[in-house]
Amino acid sequence: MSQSNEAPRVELVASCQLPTPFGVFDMHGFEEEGGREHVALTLGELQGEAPLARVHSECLTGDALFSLRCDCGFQLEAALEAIAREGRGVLLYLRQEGRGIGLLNKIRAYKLQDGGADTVEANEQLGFPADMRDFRIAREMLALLNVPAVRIMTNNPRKVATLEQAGINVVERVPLQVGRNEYNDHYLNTKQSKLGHLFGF
Ligand SMILES: Nc1nc2c(ncn2[C@@H]2O[C@H](COP(=O)(O)OP(=O)(O)OP(=O)(O)O)[C@@H](O)[C@H]2O)c(=O)[nH]1
Repeated sequence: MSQSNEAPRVELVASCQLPTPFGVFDMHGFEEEGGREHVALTLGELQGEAPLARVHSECLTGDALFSLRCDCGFQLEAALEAIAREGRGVLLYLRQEGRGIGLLNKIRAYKLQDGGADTVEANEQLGFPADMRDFRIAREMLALLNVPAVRIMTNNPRKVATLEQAGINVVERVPLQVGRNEYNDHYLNTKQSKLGHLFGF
């Protein structure tokens, strides 16, 4: 996961309500210097005891198009359900598609995976590192939302370390193990063996 030297500048531009099947969230729109747009969904009181949080990287295929190649859409749904169950929490939806390589390169990577490469090899064959995401934007967004500490829903301990390096106070990692199926089994196994994810399912 990449971290360049300067923290990206981000502005909270507008907020509104977002009714969902899980509950009525507040949606906050952010603009990063350079024009990239991100959103956060929040529910309930976010100060005091650290709330549940999900720092979710964009996956158009999984989040919106029902792809079974990954676990992203299932995690997004489970994260919102968990936040709604607790009555408080925050979801940051970061526009770093394809672990930062972008949608079209992710489609190229999927084509290579159709030919036998795993998710890491495919990125490398395209000339990218396995994971190009930069999570410092998450710190800026949490600061603008006045969220001082979080319980992060993820199966990726390296992501926790990267968020902590970025200055986020992570008081707990909460596993988010959902959505294994016949199409993403190999992908999840590669995440476990090469990217350090922890799965108990
Ligand atoms: N390059 C690439 N990106 C992928 C692939 N499958 C999913 N993604 C992207 O991976 C990102 C999600 O990363 P994950 O590794 O699933 O999750 P994580 O954030 O590291 O860990 P969790 O918090 O446990 O989900 C999203 O940006 C997806 O678009 C793939 O095969 N190749």
